[in-house]
Amino acid sequence: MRRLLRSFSYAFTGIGAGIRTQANMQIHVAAAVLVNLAGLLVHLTRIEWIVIIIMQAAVMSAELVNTAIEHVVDLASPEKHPLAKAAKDTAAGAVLILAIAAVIIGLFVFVPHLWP
Ligand SMILES: Nc1ncnc2c1ncn2[C@@H]1O[C@H](COP(=O)(O)OP(=O)(O)OP(=O)(O)O)[C@@H](O)[C@H]1O
Repeated sequence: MRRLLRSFSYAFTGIGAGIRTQANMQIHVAAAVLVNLAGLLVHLTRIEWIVIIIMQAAVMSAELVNTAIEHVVDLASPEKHPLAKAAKDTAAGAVLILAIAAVIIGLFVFVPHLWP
């Protein structure tokens, strides 16, 4: 049980560090707060909340994995290397794909509430 709590605490430390140090993560968190407030205002349905929460979690999780990859690349290759660039750019691309999908899904969910 204590080991489980300790691993939760490490995970929360990672989330906190991601929010404190990564500007993109701060943008994702701010966007999530605004979207959730808007969701309360327009009374999203249960299924709409499920979709919105999945997308928020996916984007923020991808951002944290991207940050982890950046850290590992900086550790393994502090000097410039084409593979280090490829790893960082590929990880950033994964976040971008999810962020674009989140915006499109957000439009599908919110537009009918705003202009029925
Ligand atoms: N070791 C490296 N070798 C070659 N290119 C690199 C290397 N490190 C970073 N780059 C290139 O520079 C870009 C910016 O790198 P940086 O480490 O600042 O990451 P970032 O994507 O800007 O993330 P953050 O600003 O959150 O740290 C990378 O996306 C990559 O294209």
